[in-house]
Amino acid sequence: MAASLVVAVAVSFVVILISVHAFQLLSNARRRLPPGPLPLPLVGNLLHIGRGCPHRTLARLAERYGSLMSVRLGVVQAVVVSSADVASEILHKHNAQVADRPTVGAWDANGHHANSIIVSPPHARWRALRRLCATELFAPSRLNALQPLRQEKVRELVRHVSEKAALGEPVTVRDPAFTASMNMLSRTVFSKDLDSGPSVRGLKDLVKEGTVLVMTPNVSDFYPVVAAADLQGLRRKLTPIVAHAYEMIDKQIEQRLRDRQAGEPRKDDMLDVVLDEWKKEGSLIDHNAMRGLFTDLFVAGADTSSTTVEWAMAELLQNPQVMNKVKRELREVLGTKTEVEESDISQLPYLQAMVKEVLRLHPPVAMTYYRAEATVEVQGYQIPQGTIIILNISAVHRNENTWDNPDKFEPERFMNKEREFSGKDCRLIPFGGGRRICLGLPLANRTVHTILASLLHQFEWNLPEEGRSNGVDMAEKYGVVVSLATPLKVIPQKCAS
Ligand code: HEM
Repeated sequence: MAASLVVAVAVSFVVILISVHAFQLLSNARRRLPPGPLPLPLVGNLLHIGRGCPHRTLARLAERYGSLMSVRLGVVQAVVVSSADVASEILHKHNAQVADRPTVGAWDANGHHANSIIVSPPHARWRALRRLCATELFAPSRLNALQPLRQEKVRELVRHVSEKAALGEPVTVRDPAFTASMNMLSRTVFSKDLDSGPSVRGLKDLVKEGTVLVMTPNVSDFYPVVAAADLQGLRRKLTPIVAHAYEMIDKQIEQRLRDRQAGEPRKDDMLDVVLDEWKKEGSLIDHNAMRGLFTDLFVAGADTSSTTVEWAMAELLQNPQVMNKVKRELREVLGTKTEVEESDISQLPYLQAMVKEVLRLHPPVAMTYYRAEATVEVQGYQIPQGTIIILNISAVHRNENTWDNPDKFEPERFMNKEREFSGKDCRLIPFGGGRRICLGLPLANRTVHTILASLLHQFEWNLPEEGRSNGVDMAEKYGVVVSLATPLKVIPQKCAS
Protein backbone atom coordinates (compact mmCIF):
# COMPACT_ATOMS: atom_id res chain seq x y z
CA MET A 1 0.00 0.00 0.00
CA ALA A 2 2.77 2.42 1.14
CA ALA A 3 4.84 1.49 -1.93
CA SER A 4 1.97 2.20 -4.35
CA LEU A 5 1.42 5.58 -2.64
CA VAL A 6 5.11 6.48 -3.20
CA VAL A 7 4.84 5.43 -6.86
CA ALA A 8 1.64 7.50 -7.27
CA VAL A 9 3.29 10.58 -5.72
CA ALA A 10 6.42 10.12 -7.87
CA VAL A 11 4.37 9.71 -11.05
CA SER A 12 2.25 12.78 -10.20
CA PHE A 13 5.45 14.78 -9.57
CA VAL A 14 6.91 13.78 -12.95
CA VAL A 15 3.59 14.54 -14.71
CA ILE A 16 3.44 17.99 -13.06
CA LEU A 17 7.08 18.65 -13.94
CA ILE A 18 6.55 17.68 -17.57
CA SER A 19 3.31 19.71 -17.78
CA VAL A 20 4.97 22.82 -16.31
CA HIS A 21 7.90 22.35 -18.66
CA ALA A 22 5.66 21.87 -21.71
CA PHE A 23 3.66 24.93 -20.68
CA GLN A 24 6.88 26.94 -20.36
CA LEU A 25 8.06 25.85 -23.82
CA LEU A 26 4.71 26.77 -25.35
CA SER A 27 4.60 30.15 -23.65
CA ASN A 28 8.22 30.83 -24.70
CA ALA A 29 7.17 30.24 -28.31
CA ARG A 30 4.17 32.55 -27.83
CA ARG A 31 6.38 35.23 -26.25
CA ARG A 32 8.60 35.25 -29.37
CA LEU A 33 11.81 34.56 -27.44
CA PRO A 34 14.94 34.18 -29.57
CA PRO A 35 15.84 30.59 -30.56
CA GLY A 36 18.09 28.52 -28.35
CA PRO A 37 18.90 24.98 -27.27
CA LEU A 38 15.96 23.05 -25.85
CA PRO A 39 15.92 23.51 -22.07
CA LEU A 40 15.48 20.47 -19.83
CA PRO A 41 13.01 20.45 -16.96
CA LEU A 42 14.41 22.16 -13.81
CA VAL A 43 18.05 22.49 -14.98
CA GLY A 44 17.18 24.40 -18.17
CA ASN A 45 20.36 24.67 -20.27
CA LEU A 46 22.88 24.46 -17.40
CA LEU A 47 24.12 21.11 -18.71
CA HIS A 48 24.62 22.57 -22.19
CA ILE A 49 26.80 25.30 -20.72
CA GLY A 50 28.83 23.13 -18.35
CA ARG A 51 31.44 24.41 -15.92
CA GLY A 52 34.64 25.01 -17.91
CA CYS A 53 34.69 28.23 -19.91
CA PRO A 54 31.04 29.30 -20.37
CA HIS A 55 31.97 32.17 -22.72
CA ARG A 56 33.41 29.57 -25.13
CA THR A 57 30.52 27.09 -24.85
CA LEU A 58 27.98 29.87 -25.34
CA ALA A 59 29.93 31.17 -28.36
CA ARG A 60 29.78 27.68 -29.90
CA LEU A 61 26.03 27.41 -29.21
CA ALA A 62 25.54 30.86 -30.77
CA GLU A 63 27.09 29.60 -34.03
CA ARG A 64 24.13 27.22 -34.18
CA TYR A 65 21.28 29.30 -32.74
CA GLY A 66 22.29 32.86 -33.66
CA SER A 67 23.83 35.94 -32.12
CA LEU A 68 20.72 36.54 -30.02
CA MET A 69 20.01 33.23 -28.31
CA SER A 70 17.74 32.11 -25.47
CA VAL A 71 19.08 29.98 -22.65
CA ARG A 72 17.53 28.97 -19.36
CA LEU A 73 19.78 28.96 -16.29
CA GLY A 74 17.87 26.67 -13.91
CA VAL A 75 14.51 28.46 -13.89
CA VAL A 76 15.92 31.87 -14.86
CA GLN A 77 15.31 33.07 -18.43
CA ALA A 78 18.35 34.61 -20.15
CA VAL A 79 19.42 35.69 -23.62
CA VAL A 80 22.98 35.72 -24.91
CA VAL A 81 24.33 38.43 -27.22
CA SER A 82 27.28 37.40 -29.44
CA SER A 83 27.61 39.98 -32.24
CA ALA A 84 28.38 43.68 -32.55
CA ASP A 85 25.00 44.39 -34.26
CA VAL A 86 22.94 42.91 -31.45
CA ALA A 87 25.25 44.44 -28.82
CA SER A 88 24.63 47.83 -30.42
CA GLU A 89 20.86 47.40 -30.10
CA ILE A 90 21.26 46.50 -26.42
CA LEU A 91 23.88 49.11 -25.51
CA HIS A 92 22.55 52.00 -27.61
CA LYS A 93 18.92 51.60 -28.64
CA HIS A 94 17.43 49.95 -25.53
CA ASN A 95 20.01 50.75 -22.88
CA ALA A 96 17.64 52.75 -20.66
CA GLN A 97 15.47 49.62 -20.25
CA VAL A 98 18.21 47.02 -19.86
CA ALA A 99 20.81 48.63 -17.59
CA ASP A 100 19.82 46.83 -14.39
CA ARG A 101 21.93 43.95 -13.06
CA PRO A 102 20.81 40.47 -12.03
CA THR A 103 20.81 39.58 -8.35
CA VAL A 104 24.00 37.77 -7.31
CA GLY A 105 23.20 35.72 -4.19
CA ALA A 106 26.70 35.60 -2.71
CA TRP A 107 27.20 39.33 -3.27
CA ASP A 108 24.60 40.08 -0.61
CA ALA A 109 27.14 39.17 2.09
CA ASN A 110 27.09 41.75 4.87
CA GLY A 111 24.36 43.63 2.97
CA HIS A 112 26.84 44.48 0.21
CA HIS A 113 24.26 44.07 -2.56
CA ALA A 114 22.52 47.25 -1.42
CA ASN A 115 25.80 49.22 -1.32
CA SER A 116 27.55 47.84 -4.39
CA ILE A 117 27.83 50.10 -7.43
CA ILE A 118 28.50 47.05 -9.64
CA VAL A 119 25.07 45.49 -9.00
CA SER A 120 22.94 48.49 -7.91
CA PRO A 121 19.88 49.15 -10.02
CA PRO A 122 20.44 52.13 -12.32
CA HIS A 123 18.48 54.48 -10.09
CA ALA A 124 19.12 57.72 -8.16
CA ARG A 125 22.05 56.73 -5.88
CA TRP A 126 23.84 54.73 -8.58
CA ARG A 127 23.44 57.69 -10.95
CA ALA A 128 24.83 60.09 -8.33
CA LEU A 129 27.86 57.83 -7.75
CA ARG A 130 28.52 57.36 -11.46
CA ARG A 131 28.27 61.12 -12.05
CA LEU A 132 30.75 61.73 -9.24
CA CYS A 133 33.12 59.13 -10.69
CA ALA A 134 32.94 60.53 -14.23
CA THR A 135 33.23 64.21 -13.35
CA GLU A 136 35.52 64.03 -10.34
CA LEU A 137 37.14 60.74 -9.32
CA PHE A 138 38.30 59.56 -12.74
CA ALA A 139 38.49 63.00 -14.39
CA PRO A 140 41.78 63.51 -16.29
CA SER A 141 42.78 66.43 -14.04
CA ARG A 142 42.49 64.33 -10.87
CA LEU A 143 44.25 61.32 -12.40
CA ASN A 144 47.03 63.65 -13.62
CA ALA A 145 47.42 65.20 -10.17
CA LEU A 146 47.78 61.77 -8.55
CA GLN A 147 50.14 60.43 -11.22
CA PRO A 148 53.37 60.96 -9.19
CA LEU A 149 51.98 58.71 -6.44
CA ARG A 150 51.34 55.95 -8.98
CA GLN A 151 54.73 56.45 -10.64
CA GLU A 152 56.45 55.46 -7.37
CA LYS A 153 54.68 52.10 -7.62
CA VAL A 154 55.88 51.61 -11.20
CA ARG A 155 59.45 52.28 -10.00
CA GLU A 156 58.94 49.74 -7.22
CA LEU A 157 57.79 47.16 -9.78
CA VAL A 158 60.85 47.80 -11.95
CA ARG A 159 63.11 47.48 -8.87
CA HIS A 160 61.50 44.15 -7.97
CA VAL A 161 61.96 42.78 -11.49
CA SER A 162 65.55 44.11 -11.60
CA GLU A 163 66.33 42.10 -8.46
CA LYS A 164 64.93 38.97 -10.08
CA ALA A 165 66.96 39.70 -13.24
CA ALA A 166 70.15 40.07 -11.21
CA LEU A 167 69.51 36.67 -9.62
CA GLY A 168 68.52 35.10 -12.95
CA GLU A 169 65.21 34.04 -11.40
CA PRO A 170 61.87 33.80 -13.26
CA VAL A 171 59.05 36.24 -12.53
CA THR A 172 55.48 34.96 -12.23
CA VAL A 173 54.12 37.93 -14.18
CA ARG A 174 50.67 38.09 -12.58
CA ASP A 175 52.02 38.53 -9.03
CA PRO A 176 54.04 41.75 -9.34
CA ALA A 177 51.52 43.02 -11.93
CA PHE A 178 48.71 42.48 -9.42
CA THR A 179 50.61 44.15 -6.58
CA ALA A 180 51.47 47.12 -8.81
CA SER A 181 47.87 47.50 -10.10
CA MET A 182 46.45 47.20 -6.59
CA ASN A 183 48.89 49.75 -5.17
CA MET A 184 48.41 52.18 -8.07
CA LEU A 185 44.69 51.99 -7.42
CA SER A 186 45.12 52.31 -3.68
CA ARG A 187 47.29 55.41 -4.13
CA THR A 188 44.67 56.97 -6.40
CA VAL A 189 41.91 56.29 -3.87
CA PHE A 190 43.65 56.79 -0.50
CA SER A 191 47.06 58.31 -1.43
CA LYS A 192 48.74 55.36 0.26
CA ASP A 193 49.30 51.63 -0.10
CA LEU A 194 46.72 49.51 1.64
CA ASP A 195 48.85 46.46 1.24
CA SER A 196 52.22 47.30 2.70
CA GLY A 197 53.57 45.44 5.70
CA PRO A 198 51.75 42.46 7.13
CA SER A 199 48.49 43.33 5.37
CA VAL A 200 50.07 42.83 1.92
CA ARG A 201 48.55 39.41 1.69
CA GLY A 202 45.47 40.65 3.53
CA LEU A 203 44.01 42.87 0.82
CA LYS A 204 45.21 40.69 -2.01
CA ASP A 205 43.76 37.58 -0.39
CA LEU A 206 40.47 39.33 0.40
CA VAL A 207 40.00 40.21 -3.25
CA LYS A 208 41.12 36.77 -4.47
CA GLU A 209 39.04 34.76 -1.99
CA GLY A 210 36.03 37.02 -2.47
CA THR A 211 36.04 36.77 -6.24
CA VAL A 212 36.34 32.97 -6.17
CA LEU A 213 33.23 32.78 -3.96
CA VAL A 214 31.27 35.24 -6.11
CA MET A 215 32.06 33.28 -9.27
CA THR A 216 31.19 29.84 -7.88
CA PRO A 217 28.01 28.72 -9.69
CA ASN A 218 25.32 29.33 -7.10
CA VAL A 219 22.04 27.44 -6.78
CA SER A 220 20.55 30.67 -5.31
CA ASP A 221 21.02 32.45 -8.64
CA PHE A 222 19.42 29.68 -10.72
CA TYR A 223 16.51 29.03 -8.34
CA PRO A 224 15.65 32.37 -6.69
CA VAL A 225 12.91 30.78 -4.52
CA VAL A 226 15.61 29.06 -2.45
CA ALA A 227 18.06 32.00 -2.44
CA ALA A 228 17.32 32.93 1.18
CA ALA A 229 18.50 29.47 2.30
CA ASP A 230 22.02 30.08 0.83
CA LEU A 231 22.28 26.30 0.29
CA GLN A 232 26.00 26.32 -0.64
CA GLY A 233 26.88 28.77 2.14
CA LEU A 234 28.57 31.13 -0.33
CA ARG A 235 26.99 34.25 1.14
CA ARG A 236 27.92 33.07 4.62
CA LYS A 237 31.55 32.46 3.60
CA LEU A 238 31.77 35.85 1.89
CA THR A 239 30.35 37.73 4.89
CA PRO A 240 33.59 37.95 6.97
CA ILE A 241 35.56 38.87 3.84
CA VAL A 242 33.27 41.83 3.07
CA ALA A 243 33.23 42.78 6.77
CA HIS A 244 37.05 42.84 6.76
CA ALA A 245 37.11 45.00 3.61
CA TYR A 246 34.61 47.44 5.17
CA GLU A 247 36.76 47.57 8.31
CA MET A 248 39.84 48.52 6.27
CA ILE A 249 37.87 51.22 4.45
CA ASP A 250 36.36 52.56 7.70
CA LYS A 251 39.89 52.93 9.13
CA GLN A 252 40.88 55.09 6.14
CA ILE A 253 37.73 57.20 6.48
CA GLU A 254 38.19 57.71 10.23
CA GLN A 255 41.89 58.57 9.85
CA ARG A 256 41.14 61.11 7.12
CA LEU A 257 38.41 62.76 9.22
CA ARG A 258 40.87 62.98 12.13
CA ASP A 259 43.53 64.49 9.82
CA ARG A 260 41.01 67.07 8.64
CA GLN A 261 40.14 68.03 12.20
CA ALA A 262 43.85 68.33 13.00
CA GLY A 263 44.19 70.79 10.07
CA GLU A 264 46.36 68.49 7.91
CA PRO A 265 46.57 69.61 4.24
CA ARG A 266 44.10 68.03 1.81
CA LYS A 267 45.29 65.16 -0.37
CA ASP A 268 42.64 65.73 -3.05
CA ASP A 269 42.50 62.02 -3.78
CA MET A 270 39.29 60.03 -4.35
CA LEU A 271 38.63 59.72 -0.62
CA ASP A 272 38.73 63.51 -0.14
CA VAL A 273 36.30 64.03 -3.02
CA VAL A 274 33.84 61.40 -1.76
CA LEU A 275 34.00 62.75 1.81
CA ASP A 276 33.23 66.27 0.48
CA GLU A 277 30.23 64.86 -1.38
CA TRP A 278 29.07 62.94 1.70
CA LYS A 279 29.04 66.15 3.78
CA LYS A 280 26.88 68.04 1.26
CA GLU A 281 23.29 68.80 2.26
CA GLY A 282 20.88 66.21 0.76
CA SER A 283 23.71 64.06 -0.63
CA LEU A 284 22.68 60.58 -1.76
CA ILE A 285 26.10 59.28 -0.77
CA ASP A 286 26.17 57.95 2.77
CA HIS A 287 28.65 55.86 4.77
CA ASN A 288 27.46 52.58 3.25
CA ALA A 289 27.64 53.95 -0.30
CA MET A 290 31.30 54.89 0.34
CA ARG A 291 32.07 51.41 1.66
CA GLY A 292 30.32 49.85 -1.34
CA LEU A 293 32.09 52.08 -3.86
CA PHE A 294 35.61 51.60 -2.51
CA THR A 295 35.17 47.83 -2.04
CA ASP A 296 33.93 47.52 -5.62
CA LEU A 297 36.77 49.60 -7.04
CA PHE A 298 39.30 47.17 -5.56
CA VAL A 299 37.30 44.10 -6.63
CA ALA A 300 36.85 45.40 -10.18
CA GLY A 301 40.14 47.19 -10.66
CA ALA A 302 43.20 45.15 -9.71
CA ASP A 303 42.71 41.69 -11.20
CA THR A 304 41.38 43.04 -14.50
CA SER A 305 44.44 45.24 -15.08
CA SER A 306 47.05 42.66 -13.98
CA THR A 307 45.40 39.90 -16.04
CA THR A 308 45.63 42.13 -19.12
CA VAL A 309 49.35 42.59 -18.45
CA GLU A 310 49.82 38.81 -18.17
CA TRP A 311 47.92 38.07 -21.41
CA ALA A 312 49.93 40.76 -23.19
CA MET A 313 53.24 39.24 -22.08
CA ALA A 314 52.02 35.78 -23.13
CA GLU A 315 51.03 36.98 -26.62
CA LEU A 316 54.29 38.93 -27.03
CA LEU A 317 56.37 35.88 -26.14
CA GLN A 318 54.44 33.88 -28.75
CA ASN A 319 54.87 36.67 -31.30
CA PRO A 320 58.48 37.93 -31.08
CA GLN A 321 58.09 40.18 -34.15
CA VAL A 322 55.37 42.15 -32.28
CA MET A 323 57.52 42.25 -29.13
CA ASN A 324 60.42 43.70 -31.17
CA LYS A 325 58.17 46.28 -32.80
CA VAL A 326 56.83 47.49 -29.44
CA LYS A 327 60.37 47.70 -28.00
CA ARG A 328 61.61 49.56 -31.07
CA GLU A 329 58.81 52.11 -30.77
CA LEU A 330 59.65 52.60 -27.09
CA ARG A 331 63.33 53.17 -27.92
CA GLU A 332 62.53 55.61 -30.71
CA VAL A 333 60.02 57.63 -28.70
CA LEU A 334 61.72 57.61 -25.28
CA GLY A 335 65.30 57.89 -26.48
CA THR A 336 67.66 57.74 -23.51
CA LYS A 337 64.85 58.18 -20.98
CA THR A 338 64.56 54.90 -19.03
CA GLU A 339 61.41 55.59 -17.03
CA VAL A 340 58.02 55.41 -18.79
CA GLU A 341 55.39 57.87 -17.57
CA GLU A 342 51.65 57.97 -18.18
CA SER A 343 52.08 61.11 -20.30
CA ASP A 344 54.24 59.09 -22.76
CA ILE A 345 51.40 56.73 -23.70
CA SER A 346 49.80 59.03 -26.28
CA GLN A 347 53.13 59.01 -28.21
CA LEU A 348 53.12 55.20 -28.48
CA PRO A 349 50.50 54.20 -31.08
CA TYR A 350 51.85 50.68 -31.65
CA LEU A 351 51.83 49.94 -27.91
CA GLN A 352 48.20 51.12 -27.82
CA ALA A 353 47.29 48.96 -30.83
CA MET A 354 48.94 45.96 -29.14
CA VAL A 355 46.91 46.51 -25.92
CA LYS A 356 43.70 46.79 -27.98
CA GLU A 357 44.49 43.50 -29.68
CA VAL A 358 45.19 41.84 -26.31
CA LEU A 359 41.87 43.10 -24.93
CA ARG A 360 40.08 41.93 -28.09
CA LEU A 361 41.43 38.38 -27.88
CA HIS A 362 41.51 38.13 -24.09
CA PRO A 363 38.90 40.43 -22.55
CA PRO A 364 39.44 39.80 -18.80
CA VAL A 365 35.69 40.26 -18.23
CA ALA A 366 34.58 37.81 -20.91
CA MET A 367 30.86 38.23 -20.23
CA THR A 368 28.85 40.98 -18.57
CA TYR A 369 25.29 40.73 -17.32
CA TYR A 370 22.30 43.03 -17.45
CA ARG A 371 18.63 42.65 -16.49
CA ALA A 372 15.72 43.99 -18.52
CA GLU A 373 13.60 46.38 -16.42
CA ALA A 374 11.00 46.45 -19.19
CA THR A 375 10.12 44.22 -22.16
CA VAL A 376 12.10 45.22 -25.26
CA GLU A 377 12.07 44.08 -28.86
CA VAL A 378 15.47 43.20 -30.36
CA GLN A 379 16.00 41.85 -33.89
CA GLY A 380 12.28 41.05 -34.09
CA TYR A 381 12.34 38.95 -30.90
CA GLN A 382 10.98 39.82 -27.48
CA ILE A 383 13.15 40.09 -24.40
CA PRO A 384 10.60 40.02 -21.58
CA GLN A 385 10.95 42.15 -18.46
CA GLY A 386 13.15 40.41 -15.87
CA THR A 387 15.22 38.51 -18.47
CA ILE A 388 18.97 38.32 -17.84
CA ILE A 389 20.98 39.62 -20.80
CA ILE A 390 24.42 38.06 -21.10
CA LEU A 391 26.71 40.12 -23.30
CA ASN A 392 29.35 37.63 -24.46
CA ILE A 393 32.19 40.12 -25.03
CA SER A 394 34.61 37.35 -25.96
CA ALA A 395 32.24 36.04 -28.68
CA VAL A 396 31.68 39.56 -30.09
CA HIS A 397 35.47 40.04 -30.23
CA ARG A 398 36.03 36.77 -32.11
CA ASN A 399 32.99 36.97 -34.40
CA GLU A 400 34.17 36.09 -37.89
CA ASN A 401 31.53 38.27 -39.53
CA THR A 402 33.26 41.26 -37.96
CA TRP A 403 36.95 40.38 -37.86
CA ASP A 404 39.35 38.92 -40.44
CA ASN A 405 41.35 36.04 -38.93
CA PRO A 406 39.54 36.59 -35.61
CA ASP A 407 41.79 34.22 -33.61
CA LYS A 408 45.05 35.74 -34.85
CA PHE A 409 47.08 38.21 -32.77
CA GLU A 410 47.53 41.16 -35.14
CA PRO A 411 47.96 44.57 -33.47
CA GLU A 412 48.35 46.09 -36.96
CA ARG A 413 44.58 45.83 -37.42
CA PHE A 414 44.23 48.74 -35.00
CA MET A 415 46.91 50.98 -36.49
CA ASN A 416 45.56 54.22 -38.00
CA LYS A 417 42.00 53.27 -36.99
CA GLU A 418 39.70 55.33 -34.80
CA ARG A 419 38.63 52.46 -32.57
CA GLU A 420 38.36 53.42 -28.95
CA PHE A 421 36.96 51.60 -25.93
CA SER A 422 34.13 54.05 -25.37
CA GLY A 423 31.45 51.47 -26.18
CA LYS A 424 30.29 53.51 -29.22
CA ASP A 425 31.80 50.98 -31.61
CA CYS A 426 30.40 47.66 -30.43
CA ARG A 427 33.00 45.60 -32.29
CA LEU A 428 35.51 46.31 -29.50
CA ILE A 429 33.90 46.38 -26.06
CA PRO A 430 36.36 45.00 -23.45
CA PHE A 431 35.01 47.60 -20.99
CA GLY A 432 31.34 46.88 -21.81
CA GLY A 433 29.20 49.80 -22.88
CA GLY A 434 26.08 51.90 -22.42
CA ARG A 435 25.23 53.25 -18.98
CA ARG A 436 27.14 50.51 -17.17
CA ILE A 437 30.40 50.90 -19.06
CA CYS A 438 33.44 50.25 -16.84
CA LEU A 439 33.87 53.11 -14.39
CA GLY A 440 37.60 52.63 -14.10
CA LEU A 441 38.39 52.74 -17.83
CA PRO A 442 40.52 55.94 -17.67
CA LEU A 443 42.62 54.56 -14.81
CA ALA A 444 42.84 51.06 -16.31
CA ASN A 445 44.16 52.53 -19.55
CA ARG A 446 46.94 54.37 -17.74
CA THR A 447 47.82 51.46 -15.43
CA VAL A 448 47.99 48.74 -18.09
CA HIS A 449 49.96 50.79 -20.63
CA THR A 450 52.45 52.16 -18.08
CA ILE A 451 53.16 48.79 -16.47
CA LEU A 452 53.58 47.06 -19.81
CA ALA A 453 55.70 49.80 -21.36
CA SER A 454 57.96 49.85 -18.29
CA LEU A 455 58.45 46.08 -18.32
CA LEU A 456 59.16 46.04 -22.06
CA HIS A 457 61.38 49.11 -22.19
CA GLN A 458 63.63 48.08 -19.33
CA PHE A 459 63.91 44.30 -19.78
CA GLU A 460 64.37 41.52 -22.31
CA TRP A 461 62.01 38.62 -21.59
CA ASN A 462 62.69 34.93 -22.19
CA LEU A 463 60.77 31.79 -21.42
CA PRO A 464 62.37 29.31 -19.04
CA GLU A 465 63.79 26.09 -20.51
CA GLU A 466 60.54 24.06 -20.61
CA GLY A 467 58.56 26.99 -22.07
CA ARG A 468 61.13 27.43 -24.85
CA SER A 469 60.44 23.95 -26.19
CA ASN A 470 56.64 23.87 -25.61
CA GLY A 471 55.67 27.54 -26.05
CA VAL A 472 53.31 29.36 -23.71
CA ASP A 473 50.32 27.37 -22.48
CA MET A 474 47.49 29.70 -23.59
CA ALA A 475 44.66 27.68 -21.93
CA GLU A 476 42.10 29.85 -20.13
CA LYS A 477 40.62 29.68 -16.65
CA TYR A 478 37.20 31.24 -16.12
CA GLY A 479 36.48 33.39 -13.06
CA VAL A 480 35.59 37.02 -12.32
CA VAL A 481 38.39 37.48 -14.84
CA VAL A 482 39.46 35.01 -17.50
CA SER A 483 43.13 34.37 -16.83
CA LEU A 484 45.82 32.00 -18.08
CA ALA A 485 45.17 28.58 -16.52
CA THR A 486 48.93 28.16 -15.99
CA PRO A 487 50.51 31.29 -14.50
CA LEU A 488 53.08 32.74 -16.90
CA LYS A 489 56.70 32.54 -15.69
CA VAL A 490 59.34 34.50 -17.57
CA ILE A 491 63.01 35.29 -17.02
CA PRO A 492 63.83 39.00 -17.19
CA GLN A 493 67.15 40.40 -18.28
CA LYS A 494 67.92 44.08 -17.72
CA CYS A 495 68.41 45.98 -21.00
CA ALA A 496 71.74 47.74 -21.39
CA SER A 497 71.07 51.46 -20.75
C1 HEM B 1 41.76 46.25 -18.09
C2 HEM B 1 41.06 46.57 -17.05
C3 HEM B 1 39.56 46.52 -16.95
C4 HEM B 1 38.64 45.89 -17.76
C5 HEM B 1 38.90 45.07 -19.01
C6 HEM B 1 37.33 46.16 -17.20
C7 HEM B 1 36.13 45.71 -17.75
C8 HEM B 1 34.89 45.97 -17.21
C9 HEM B 1 33.65 45.49 -17.78
C10 HEM B 1 33.49 44.64 -19.02
C11 HEM B 1 32.65 45.93 -16.98
C12 HEM B 1 31.14 45.69 -17.17
C13 HEM B 1 30.59 46.81 -18.04
C14 HEM B 1 29.19 46.55 -18.51
O1 HEM B 1 28.47 45.81 -17.84
O2 HEM B 1 28.83 47.08 -19.57
C15 HEM B 1 33.23 46.69 -15.91
C16 HEM B 1 32.51 47.31 -14.90
C17 HEM B 1 33.09 48.01 -13.88
N1 HEM B 1 34.43 48.29 -13.73
FE1 HEM B 1 35.94 47.70 -14.95
N2 HEM B 1 37.47 46.92 -16.08
C18 HEM B 1 38.81 47.17 -15.89
C19 HEM B 1 39.37 47.93 -14.90
C20 HEM B 1 38.68 48.61 -13.92
C21 HEM B 1 39.27 49.47 -12.94
C22 HEM B 1 40.75 49.83 -12.84
C23 HEM B 1 38.25 49.89 -12.12
C24 HEM B 1 38.28 50.79 -10.91
C25 HEM B 1 39.28 51.40 -10.43
C26 HEM B 1 37.02 49.31 -12.60
C27 HEM B 1 35.77 49.49 -12.05
C28 HEM B 1 34.59 49.01 -12.57
C29 HEM B 1 33.28 49.21 -11.94
C30 HEM B 1 33.02 49.94 -10.63
C31 HEM B 1 32.34 48.59 -12.77
C32 HEM B 1 30.83 48.50 -12.55
C33 HEM B 1 30.13 49.68 -13.23
C34 HEM B 1 28.62 49.67 -13.05
O3 HEM B 1 28.02 48.60 -12.99
O4 HEM B 1 28.03 50.76 -13.01
N3 HEM B 1 37.32 48.53 -13.71
N4 HEM B 1 34.61 46.71 -16.08
